[in-house]
Amino acid sequence: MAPNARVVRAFRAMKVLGIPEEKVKPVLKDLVKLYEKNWELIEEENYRALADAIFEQEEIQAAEQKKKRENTGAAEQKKKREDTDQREMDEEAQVHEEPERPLKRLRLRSQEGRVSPSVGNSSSRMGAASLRPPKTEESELPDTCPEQWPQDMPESSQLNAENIRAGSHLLSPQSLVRNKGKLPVVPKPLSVKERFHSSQLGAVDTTDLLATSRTEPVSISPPLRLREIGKEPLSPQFAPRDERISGRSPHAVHLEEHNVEHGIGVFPKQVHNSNALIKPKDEPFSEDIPQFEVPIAVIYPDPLSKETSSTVNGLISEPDELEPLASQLVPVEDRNEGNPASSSERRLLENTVDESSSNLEIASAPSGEESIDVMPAVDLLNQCHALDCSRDRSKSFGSSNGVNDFTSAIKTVENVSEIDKEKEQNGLERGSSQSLVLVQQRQPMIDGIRILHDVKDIAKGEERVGISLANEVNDDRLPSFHYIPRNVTFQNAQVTFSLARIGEKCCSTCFGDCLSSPTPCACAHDTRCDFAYTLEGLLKEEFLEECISVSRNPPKHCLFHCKECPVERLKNDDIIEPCKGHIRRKFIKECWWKCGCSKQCGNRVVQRGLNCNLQVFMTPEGKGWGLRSLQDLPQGVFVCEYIGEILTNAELYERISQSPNNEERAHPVLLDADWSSGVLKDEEALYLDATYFGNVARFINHRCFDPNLVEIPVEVETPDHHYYHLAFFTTRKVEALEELTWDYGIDFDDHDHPVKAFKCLCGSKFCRNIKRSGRSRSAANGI
Ligand SMILES: C[S@@+](CC[C@H](N)C(=O)[O-])C[C@H]1O[C@@H](n2cnc3c(N)ncnc32)[C@H](O)[C@@H]1O
Repeated sequence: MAPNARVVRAFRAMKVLGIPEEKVKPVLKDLVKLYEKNWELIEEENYRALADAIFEQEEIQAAEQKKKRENTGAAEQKKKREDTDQREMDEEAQVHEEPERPLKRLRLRSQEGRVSPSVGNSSSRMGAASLRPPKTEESELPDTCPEQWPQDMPESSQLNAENIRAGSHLLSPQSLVRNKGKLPVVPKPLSVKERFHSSQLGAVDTTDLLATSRTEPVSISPPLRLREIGKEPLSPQFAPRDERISGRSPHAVHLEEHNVEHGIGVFPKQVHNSNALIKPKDEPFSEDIPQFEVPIAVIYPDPLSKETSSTVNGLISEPDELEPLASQLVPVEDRNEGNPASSSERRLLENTVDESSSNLEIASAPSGEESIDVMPAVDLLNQCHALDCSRDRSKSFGSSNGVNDFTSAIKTVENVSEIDKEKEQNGLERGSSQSLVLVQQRQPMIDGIRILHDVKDIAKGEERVGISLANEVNDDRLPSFHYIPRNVTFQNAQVTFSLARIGEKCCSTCFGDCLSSPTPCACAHDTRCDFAYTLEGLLKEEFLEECISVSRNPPKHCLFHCKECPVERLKNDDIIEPCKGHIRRKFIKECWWKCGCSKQCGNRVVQRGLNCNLQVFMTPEGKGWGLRSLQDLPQGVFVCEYIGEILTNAELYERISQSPNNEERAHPVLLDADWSSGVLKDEEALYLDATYFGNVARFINHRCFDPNLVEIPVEVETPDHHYYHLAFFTTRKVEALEELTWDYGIDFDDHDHPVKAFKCLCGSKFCRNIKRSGRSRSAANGI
């Protein structure tokens, strides 16, 4: 009988670590049994569970031998015992002298955040909660070195560097189970949501430390947490808002009472071991190791420009249905005898309020709602300015080494009244000029996880620049969602990056900064052998115009029609409707780790992440939250990427069909920019959904005509065009405080579409949601 390929791969992976087959075999057998043949769990993270189990087995055996020796020792001479001790000490010393041993390295890593499964032994040890290293550590990390990559790892077994980088973002099922309590291990692949929940539950970042230092830890019973995770449905669902607010478990009430009693609102997570924040000295699995399983923007921001996380992280996980508190900016009433302050009367109260009070403190009260901490009443722009004070502005826009630096092209808002005047003169809409205070409000939750958003930075330090929040219109709160800076697969999406596949198109011969090279590298092939970016890091005008034109007027360009459209395939089981067509878009291919160029290469823009001063604000027209820039932006600048969960077509449909009708959704984006490569399997027809996990782009509203942003597909890791990054660039110069918008490409007349269209309030002259004669609609489409 031919050997099982998975077994062979496991042997091979262990061989790389120097573990012979004989040792692997019995442990693997046990593990397969223990995991009920769930190979994914065994293969996860380069067979980490297996390696850990082997190592543990070794330890158990060694301990048993030692015990035997000790038992016989009673009958032996004292001298003999001394000899044994000496020998043991020597052995131990020898082990410590071998920091390079692969197994030891794995072991250290597992000690940091996980404990191996106990194979053939019920005494599994508890590990420290997986911890996120403090941001300061992160900023000290060296650049990625392609030479250090594992070259021959099987796809399914590659190490997930993001796990390691974040220290906790994606916990393995083993670690989750182990970290949450001494419960029987019931291996079950974690959904993205579970993983994130678990990471939030188990993660301890600087915020946690702050929280623990000022509050009494509330221990949350592990079984409860595990039970919740176990019963979580495949597709995350929201309860309707009202239900979410009123539906509270007795446990929640208990916890809340506990906190009220203790005067706290911050729920420290697991009892954690602060030692775990210290990285083992010889820890080789640093942030530099590429991650392959989760499609993230892989080049982290320049260490120099990386910010430390905000004083109080706005995201707090809570396993119970406690009513959370959200921090938001709401209009100050009665500050001016009941009247909102006019722009001329705007008062800047920074001087009158102690600076320290701007640190968000969270508390709860029996009423569940309480004004906690008053932030200096600030003008929005001043708030932005204050936000920026601690940051080096010169590092915003462009890389820290000066490459792509177009700071000079941007007029940063410094003077509020100047901007106000300007806007008034231009007749441009601007937010009301009320003074603002920061209060705590009730906030809905996602499946028992409460999420607080820090008004000073809703990205909770995950981006290079903070993203503030302002509401000058009403007292609505920000929807509950997890801020993530990079895409993450929900479950079945096929987005694994194998080095072999990437190798074909990557340019290993390029060097330094590809943009300054006389001959464009292979990455420029997608853009007709000319890079899409200028030396200043902006999009070249010609390329930008083409992209705008494709977006605005698809019929003029080639629409691609699938033979069997995955989107239509799901709509109806019996008859598959013909494909409605997909816009074949222009792609940008950025250089990446596998290229020969440097991290500072100018053909790496989107992967460096967000760099503009953005603010989420409440739109006055009734569109809900929106996004605006707090500074003038030039044409062709990268603003942000659309980040969310990567779902297959089927997963999205299932999610939508199971979600309540009144649920507020972020607009899901279909990654169909190049479906011309043949019939797509469902795992290749992908969507980005930012409803539960997303970044700032989830707040960008739709505009039917002449939006100031255009979405452009950007390939970073894979060349296959099934999965790509969706990046927003400015279509023209954007003024500070102007709302950022893009055209969702909605067909307002498609009533079969699973995502129901909203009533458009874009206000554009050519709004597609307004019934008009065929002639004027053609005019709107530019036909
Ligand atoms: C991606 S979200 C944008 C952020 C959203 N406004 C919010 O408050 O979270 C998409 C949703 O925003 C609203 N929206 C976006 N553009 C709109 C427009 N032009 N008119 C009315 N509502 C709009 C719709 O409810 C839509 O489903």
